[in-house]
Amino acid sequence: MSSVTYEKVGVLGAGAWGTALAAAMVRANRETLLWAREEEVVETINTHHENTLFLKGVALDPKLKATGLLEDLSECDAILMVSPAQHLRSSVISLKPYLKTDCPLIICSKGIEVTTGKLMSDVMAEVAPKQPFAILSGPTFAAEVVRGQFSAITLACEDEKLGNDLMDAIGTVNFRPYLSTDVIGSQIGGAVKNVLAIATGIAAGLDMGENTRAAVITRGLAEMVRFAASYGAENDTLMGLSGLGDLLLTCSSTQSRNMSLGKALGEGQTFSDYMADKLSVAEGAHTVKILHKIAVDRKISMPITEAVYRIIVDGEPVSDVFDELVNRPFTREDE
Ligand SMILES: NC(=O)C1=CN([C@@H]2O[C@H](COP(=O)(O)OP(=O)(O)OC[C@H]3O[C@@H](n4cnc5c(N)ncnc54)[C@H](O)[C@@H]3O)[C@@H](O)[C@H]2O)C=CC1
Ligand SMILES: O=C(CO)COP(=O)(O)O
Repeated sequence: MSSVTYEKVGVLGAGAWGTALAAAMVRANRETLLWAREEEVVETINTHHENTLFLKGVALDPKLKATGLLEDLSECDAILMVSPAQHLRSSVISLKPYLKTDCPLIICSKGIEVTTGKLMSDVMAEVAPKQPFAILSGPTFAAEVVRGQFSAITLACEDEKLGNDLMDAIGTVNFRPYLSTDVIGSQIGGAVKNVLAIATGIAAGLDMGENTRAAVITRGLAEMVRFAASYGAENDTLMGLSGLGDLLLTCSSTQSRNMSLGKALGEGQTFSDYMADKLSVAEGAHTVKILHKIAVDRKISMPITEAVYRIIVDGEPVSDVFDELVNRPFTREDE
């Protein structure tokens, strides 16, 4: 069977990640068009080859073009969807009238829809049930991908032939996709790790040390695995790039917006003060609202997630919540 080439690629959403992915698509020799919500972003990319709002100071390839018109994406052979998770639904609905029926959407948002508890694949099934789609997720800070530094990433697609064609279209030596068919598992890692990165950041802000960070990552991984199992996800997926890989990255660096948010909370700032002047999204602060609820409904033990929920949603003092977290009764490691 001949493979499809996907020459023209669109990217919807020109935050840090959408911009970095668009740069990666240009490097993969795709004819790339980046759709931005903000006029300033369209303008500065097209005239100065820089995204001054979301990736300031990084020179973009002049071949990368931006637009503010969704209809300009109508000729695309594949489109990467890079809006924040809470806006994926409205983005797909707005784009739908301009989509070719066989144009695959590659979902790059990491999170769970707060109002419905749905994964991004469930949102797709509801709003564009006939559109082919894949999930792209893994340990990839935008600032490194945009500079062309080596990164590996999971591309998950139920249709293996489509997944292979998409890998060939978007992959390069320094942007290396690995194929998976576990669409569910590959979304859960990316959504849950953002909440755990907030927890790791809080521990760092409280000056709890490196042993604590390793403990939060490892016990957090146990929460992620239990949560994923309740969706029938494959354990190997959680041990791969989109699970453990992204958890390690995001919990290891203040390049992470989620970890930075946690660190600020640990150092005593309030959530609203910290977020007040931020344009960028800290997905974990949204996801935690619904993640905790689903965990309670499904009776899944997720104490670190619960701690983040109590701090961000209930506004409880960080030190009280973390004291309680570490003072729980001793238990088995496999529980
Ligand atoms: N930045 C990164 O390194 C990575 C980000 N991601 C994921 O990509 C997704 C997008 O994140 P970033 O590009 O980093 O965003 P960002 O934080 O850099 O920028 C915010 C984005 O939100 C958009 N936005 C704001 N209000 C909106 C609305 N009402 N409707 C639709 N869009 C709206 C802005 O246009 C902008 O694209 C998130 O789910 C994130 O978890 C995934 C991998 C890496
Ligand atoms: O998802 C990411 C890296 O893989 C980016 O993490 P933050 O959203 O916390 O910056």
